Amino acid sequence: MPTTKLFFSQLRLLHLPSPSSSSSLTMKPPSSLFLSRPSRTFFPTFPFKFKYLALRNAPFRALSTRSDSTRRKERPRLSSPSATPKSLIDDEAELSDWVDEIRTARVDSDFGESTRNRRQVRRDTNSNSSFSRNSGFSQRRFGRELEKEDNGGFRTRKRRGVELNRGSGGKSLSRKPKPQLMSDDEDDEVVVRKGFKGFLSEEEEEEEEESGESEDDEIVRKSRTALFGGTKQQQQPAPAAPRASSPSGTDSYLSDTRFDQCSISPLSLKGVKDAGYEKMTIVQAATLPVILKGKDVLAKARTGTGKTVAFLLPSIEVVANSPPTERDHRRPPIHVLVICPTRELASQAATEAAKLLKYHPTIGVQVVIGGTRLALEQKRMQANPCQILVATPGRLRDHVENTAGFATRLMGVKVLVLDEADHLLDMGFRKDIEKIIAAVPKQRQTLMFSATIPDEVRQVCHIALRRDHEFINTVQEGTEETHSQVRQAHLVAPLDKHFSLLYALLKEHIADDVDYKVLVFCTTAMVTRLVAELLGELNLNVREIHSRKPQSYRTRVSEEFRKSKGLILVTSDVSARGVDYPDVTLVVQVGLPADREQYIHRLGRTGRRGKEGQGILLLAPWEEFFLSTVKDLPIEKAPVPSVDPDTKKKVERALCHVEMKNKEAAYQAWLGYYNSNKKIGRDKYRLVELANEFSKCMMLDNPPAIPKLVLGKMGLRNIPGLRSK
Ligand SMILES: Nc1ncnc2c1ncn2[C@@H]1O[C@H](COP(=O)(O)OP(=O)(O)OP(=O)(O)O)[C@@H](O)[C@H]1O
Repeated sequence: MPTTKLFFSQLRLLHLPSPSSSSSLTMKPPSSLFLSRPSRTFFPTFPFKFKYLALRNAPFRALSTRSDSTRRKERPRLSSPSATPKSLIDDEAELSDWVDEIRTARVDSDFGESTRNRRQVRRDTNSNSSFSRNSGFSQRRFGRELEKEDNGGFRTRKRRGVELNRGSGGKSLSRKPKPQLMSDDEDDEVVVRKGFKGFLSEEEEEEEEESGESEDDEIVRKSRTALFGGTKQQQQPAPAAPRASSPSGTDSYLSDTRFDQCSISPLSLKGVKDAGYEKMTIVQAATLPVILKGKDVLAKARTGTGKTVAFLLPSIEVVANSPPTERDHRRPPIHVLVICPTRELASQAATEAAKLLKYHPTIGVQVVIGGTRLALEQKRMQANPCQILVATPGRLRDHVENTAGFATRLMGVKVLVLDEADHLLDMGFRKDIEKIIAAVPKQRQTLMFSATIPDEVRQVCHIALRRDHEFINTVQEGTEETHSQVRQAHLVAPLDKHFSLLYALLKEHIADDVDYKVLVFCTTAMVTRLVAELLGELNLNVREIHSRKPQSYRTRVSEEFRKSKGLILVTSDVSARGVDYPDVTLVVQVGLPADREQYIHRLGRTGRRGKEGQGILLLAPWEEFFLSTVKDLPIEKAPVPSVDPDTKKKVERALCHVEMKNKEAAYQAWLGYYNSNKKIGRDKYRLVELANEFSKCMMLDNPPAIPKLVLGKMGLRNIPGLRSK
């Protein structure tokens, strides 16, 4: 039996939905929206249960009903081209190379400084912006100072049950907030501000973005500590939640309530209908009535369950119901401001809004994101003013500082939405969010949504939310934060087997599912590039996406993957949160996820809208400690299959063809990433041993040399085993 068959045949990846426990749901629908019993939307026992049971006893080929020719595909197949509306940023995306050119053209070693200078120039041209009057931050430098402090280890968070609490307020944390490993997930604008930019060349700066975590973590922790020192948060009894459609009560994403049963405008209803939505999802049904009442809401719901519509629809209603005001045509007010952590997510939210606005001819939505020309966005906003703006934090700040009249427009904000709220309130984004909050009126409604809301975030949400906000948690107490129809497995294997195992797993999956659509998450952008190149060398149909790619490329690849089947997307954490790729069949996470939340969000790219999916976490033995942070999740331990010698040889040959500069960059990024992990990075000698093991895995005889400056900033000078240049 081939190795990979052995692996899967031994896998007991069965996770059945929990028995129904709807009686324990404690959230109460605010109206009569959830009276009838929901219908089932997926099978309580999954077809793959039988498949994998069968695989244990039968050779794979015997089970396959497809011919070899149908299994192998060279090109992705497009699903219905009309299914995905045109991205709102297509036109700008083509110009984003401009940003990249500026970056790559610079050969001096002061990238960070010149970035700041560039910004400063723009600021200076607009030094009297009303934003500086509002918040006073436009003249300030956003770079962070480097500080040294021990942060402790990874965070572990306990699960939260169903809650709907009124009231907030600060609360001193009983435990120390812990840092995250910083990989490649944020808006590039944020990435640029991390760490030791002023010292590095462009190439080095890329690596620093991935490796300069510890300093940032410390700064973040400090800011957290300052923010957490508040008063105790009030917990109040929780009303009941809407019932899930499935008898299992845990995973169905649809409620029984139709959109036409609630009080939204006929024009919005038409848009909803055209989008193909009839029933509200659980989170939509739970939050819509509360938001329509004008309350602030902090909402938690599993990945892929329609949170975007949940905040967009009531926000559109706010605009639709706003009395026509005396409009300043030069500076029309922005009524709804949606903040998303990544460009892909912002574009996606704007696209969703455009769908819902189809029959609202007088309401417009626009998106402003990094990686595109500011001037072009300025022109577009001037030519076509909108009431709903979706933005990434860094670019929003740029507009506030540099776009005439923009700050005044923000003073019209009635609804502020923080999508992926926990991420936006975490580390890299916190300061920006505070400044954005200072730039919008105090009298507003604020909505915060995420699939994960750690306790730390609950404690600091008062920086955005009113004290009487409602916390709506649709994840039922005692159930997992992940979907039960997504089978999860972890595989702990020596590092030198990882590339071969990854290849074998992918081959297995491709052979098994003719409609395969796979996301492979890697720890950093440069490791992503390496893995993508390797898998390409192995003739797999692969694309890559990470923050070091120009925005035009990112947009193109993202759209392609959205529409395709028969494709593998190797990605950094830019795809970890929110991105809605339909029908992803498998998510592989290679190496340590940044934290528990990131594991959940990455996994959440599959199993969306109640669909089935698989997730595999591939760890080295010394990364196994991560499992303790997710031990409440149904992640099965998979036996390590032996890789057959032919596969091993093939992978080694392919590795020899991977470009040396990509290996060098991956090595440095790898070292930086694990150095920022307090558990692994604590013992520098061991860390270097591991990094050099990784170097060997890439078929390098000697570990690549690293610039002295970078080593210094990583605190790795004079550690035996490292080569410097
Ligand atoms: N009422 C509905 N009925 C059917 N499908 C819906 C409904 N609302 C949203 N969807 C679809 O569900 C999918 C997932 O929605 P969305 O991306 O908003 O999920 P999410 O909860 O924000 O996920 P994540 O936590 O990963 O960000 C989208 O394809 C969206 O079009």
